[in-house]
Amino acid sequence: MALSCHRQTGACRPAARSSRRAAPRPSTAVVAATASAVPASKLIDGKGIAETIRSEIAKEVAVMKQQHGLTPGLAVVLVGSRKDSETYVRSKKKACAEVGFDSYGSDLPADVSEEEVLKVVEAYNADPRVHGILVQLPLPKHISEKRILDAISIEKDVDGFHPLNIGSLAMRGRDPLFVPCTPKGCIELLERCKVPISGRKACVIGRSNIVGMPAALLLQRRDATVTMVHSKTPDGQRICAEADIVIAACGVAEMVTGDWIKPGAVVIDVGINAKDDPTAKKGYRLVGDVEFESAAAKASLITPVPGGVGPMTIAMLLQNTLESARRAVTGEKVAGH
Ligand SMILES: Nc1nc2c(c(=O)[nH]1)N[C@@H](CN(C=O)c1ccc(C(=O)N[C@@H](CCC(=O)O)C(=O)O)cc1)CN2
Repeated sequence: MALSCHRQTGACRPAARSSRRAAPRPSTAVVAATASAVPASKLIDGKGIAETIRSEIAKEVAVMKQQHGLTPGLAVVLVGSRKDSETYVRSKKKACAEVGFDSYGSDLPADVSEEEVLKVVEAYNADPRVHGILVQLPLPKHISEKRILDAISIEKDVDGFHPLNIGSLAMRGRDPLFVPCTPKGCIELLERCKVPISGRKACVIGRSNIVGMPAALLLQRRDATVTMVHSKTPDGQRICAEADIVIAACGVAEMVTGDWIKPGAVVIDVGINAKDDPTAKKGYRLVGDVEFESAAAKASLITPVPGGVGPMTIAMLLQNTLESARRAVTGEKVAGH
C-alpha cells in the first residue's frame, strides 16, 4: 500500500490512489489540525490508515470466501453495561460486518457469575465458526480478569492477552500467535509512516498489560533502546525528553506536555480521556495523555485524539482474526507452538 509520508513535507496518511483523481476529502485529522492550528504535515492520520487496512482485509476476506468457503468469525463477550465498553463492542461488530466477517455476541449482565462467563468462553473455544474471541475489558470487580483471559484458547486469543502469547512476545527466538491490538496498532503506524525504529531511543509512558508493557516489548524486538516511565519513575520528563519515539499510555489526561518532547521526536498518544468543555456539543471533548498543541510544536509527527491510535485498535483486531482464519484454512498446527 502506498503512503504519502514525509516528516518535513507531508502528514502520514494513506496516499491518493491516482494523481488524476479528485482531491481526497480532508480526513478528520486534517480538519482537527486546521481547528487547532497544528500543521497537517505533522499528523499521523490513524483513522485514514485504519480505513486502508480495513479495505485490505475486506479484499482478502472476499478471496477466502470464494476460494475456501470460509468466513472469519469473531466472538465478542461483553459483561455489564459500561457505556464506553458498549460503544467499543458495537464498533467492533460493525467493523466485522464491513469487512465481511461473521460476529457472535454474548452480552452478559454485570452481576453474572465468573463460572457463567467461563462457560461462554469455553463454548466459543469449541465453536469452529469462531476464529477469534475477545472479552471486553474492564470486567466487573467480582470477576477475575486473569481467570477469564487464561481460559481463552491461545489459538483464538485475538486480543493477545493470554499469558502464553504475552510470554512469547517477551522472549527472543519466539513469536506470539497474536500481538495485543493497541500496541500492534502503534507499531503499524510507525512502520506505515516509515519512522525508523532500529537503533532509536524510545520511551513508553505507562506499564499496563494491555498497552505499555507489550508496546515496550514490540519496540525492543525492533531493536529500539526502550525506557519505560511510570508513576514511580523519578524524573520521567527528563528521560522522555531524550527519546526519538514516545508512546504515551499512562491514562492521565494531557500529562505529557511539550517539555517532555525532544525536538523532532515522533509521538504516539494512546490515551482517551473525556475533558469538560462547555463549548462542545456533549459538554466534553476527548483528549489524549499528551497535551496535543504543546507536544505538536516540538514533534515531527504526532497522532491526534480522536483519530489516531483508537481506530487502529479495531483494525488490528480484524487483522488478528483474519490471521487466525488463515491458519484454519492452511491447517497450520499452532497448539504447543
Ligand atoms: N478486550 C479488550 N478490551 C479493551 C481494549 C482491547 O484492545 N481489548 N482496548 C480498550 C478499548 N478499545 C477497544 O476495546 C478501544 C478504544 C478506543 C477506540 C477508538 O476508536 N477510539 C476513537 C474515539 C472513540 C470515541 O469517540 O469515543 C479514537 O481514538 O479515535 C477503539 C477501541 C479498552 N478495553
